[in-house]
Amino acid sequence: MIEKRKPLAVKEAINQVMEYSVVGKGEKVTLQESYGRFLAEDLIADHPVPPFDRSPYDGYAIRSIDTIHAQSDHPIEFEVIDEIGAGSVSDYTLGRMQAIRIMTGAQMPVGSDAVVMLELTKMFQQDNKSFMSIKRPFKKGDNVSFKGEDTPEGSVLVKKGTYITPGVIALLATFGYEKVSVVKKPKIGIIATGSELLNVGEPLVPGKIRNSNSYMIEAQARRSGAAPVFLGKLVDDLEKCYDAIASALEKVDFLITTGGVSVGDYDYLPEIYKRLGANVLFNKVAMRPGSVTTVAELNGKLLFGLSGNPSACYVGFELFVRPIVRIFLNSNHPHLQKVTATLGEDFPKPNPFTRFVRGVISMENGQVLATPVGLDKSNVVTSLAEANAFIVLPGGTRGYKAGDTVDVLLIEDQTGSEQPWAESFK
Ligand SMILES: Nc1nc2c(c(=O)[nH]1)N[C@H]1C(S)=C(S)[C@@H](COP(=O)(O)OP(=O)(O)OC[C@H]3O[C@@H](n4cnc5c(N)ncnc54)[C@H](O)[C@@H]3O)O[C@H]1N2
Ligand code: MOO
Ligand SMILES: [Mg+2]
Repeated sequence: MIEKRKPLAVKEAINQVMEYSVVGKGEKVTLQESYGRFLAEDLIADHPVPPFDRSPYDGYAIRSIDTIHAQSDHPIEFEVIDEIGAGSVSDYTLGRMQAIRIMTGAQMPVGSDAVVMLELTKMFQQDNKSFMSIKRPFKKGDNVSFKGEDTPEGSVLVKKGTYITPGVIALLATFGYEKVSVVKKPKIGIIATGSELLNVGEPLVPGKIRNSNSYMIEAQARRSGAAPVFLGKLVDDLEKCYDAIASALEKVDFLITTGGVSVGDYDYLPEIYKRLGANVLFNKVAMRPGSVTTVAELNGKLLFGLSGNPSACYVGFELFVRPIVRIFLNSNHPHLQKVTATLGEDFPKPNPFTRFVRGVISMENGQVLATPVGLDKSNVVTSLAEANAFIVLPGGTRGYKAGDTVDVLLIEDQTGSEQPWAESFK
């Protein structure tokens, strides 16, 4: 008699997996290597930005008090005593009715408190001296870019766990980080099971197909921030699979297998978990595709038994493995980001389980439109190429109509969400 499996709600299944999440350690990489990694510590401003009062314009640094009586019919004249470009500091202290010609980015001279743009001045020479005149008054602080106005010293600029974007790189450079403390990528072992599997370079022969899952999962692992380790494809042989999985567990932080988790004669994963003495968290989830997704734990290490069916395998990774990777990387937004969208076409097939339909999102007349792509079947591989989102259609007895408001999970997004998708959100 085949065992009857009890399906778990998606949210409940995710929560159970999250119980076993662990946080990784840090390592130093060069600034250039840090792009796309996750910060291992808060980035604190150890100096103010800008680090000194500076001119935001090409013009003249002046004392505002000297300009009080300037008017269009009564220009005020200043003697120009020095000239500084960005990177230079004037040795002079500005005195009464004196100005220093200053370029954008240069430090404000001692005694000055305002800048007049070049366009508002008139220059002239007299007795071998330089002068300029202005026709309106200026206030203290006019056209000054103040020390610390971008960010004050001591502020937390970026929190640990942040995905390092080009913008974060700019900050790291600003604060002198030649080396950046990032979280070590978790090592994810990947094993593909199935006697039908050919290598990518092999020609097709009757009854066989090429292994696509392990390559797909390797890429998904990279996208999530992990370091995949492909540990081979195995024929459906209990002993061989057991040995491979047992030894793989020693080498990695998490282990993913694809295939062999259902109830077929050659689906050996359930027996392997038993032999390993692993604690199976669940072996059925109320979702489509991926209802056979199984997650087990051995001494705190997670074993993800993803379905052999490509679409199910793909969805299983994003819902269950990605958040575990992101927590390892210190992120507090480990789950897929959710947006609300309008369903682009009818989806008439009702299902008791929640569907994660592969789809594309686009903008139409200012609205986010989510349209399913390809065949919505667990064993389909082609729809995955186009998909940039999962359209979530909660289980029930009715289908969905174009124009319905639906939740959509963004699979190419790096921002993420604090919470996993859950029915109760609606
Ligand atoms: N009697 C039942 N049969 C099935 C059930 C069930 O509940 N009762 N569940 C079905 C569902 S749902 C799914 S999903 C699949 C899951 O199967 P397995 O995870 O055991 O995977 P396999 O049997 O090994 O393979 C399934 C399918 O996927 C292809 N495959 C496997 N590995 C790869 C790979 N690396 N690259 C590309 N394609 C792969 C394989 O050839 C099969 O076609 O079970 C249903 N059956
Ligand atoms: O695990 Mo299956 O993917 O529901 O078709
Ligand atoms: Mg099977």
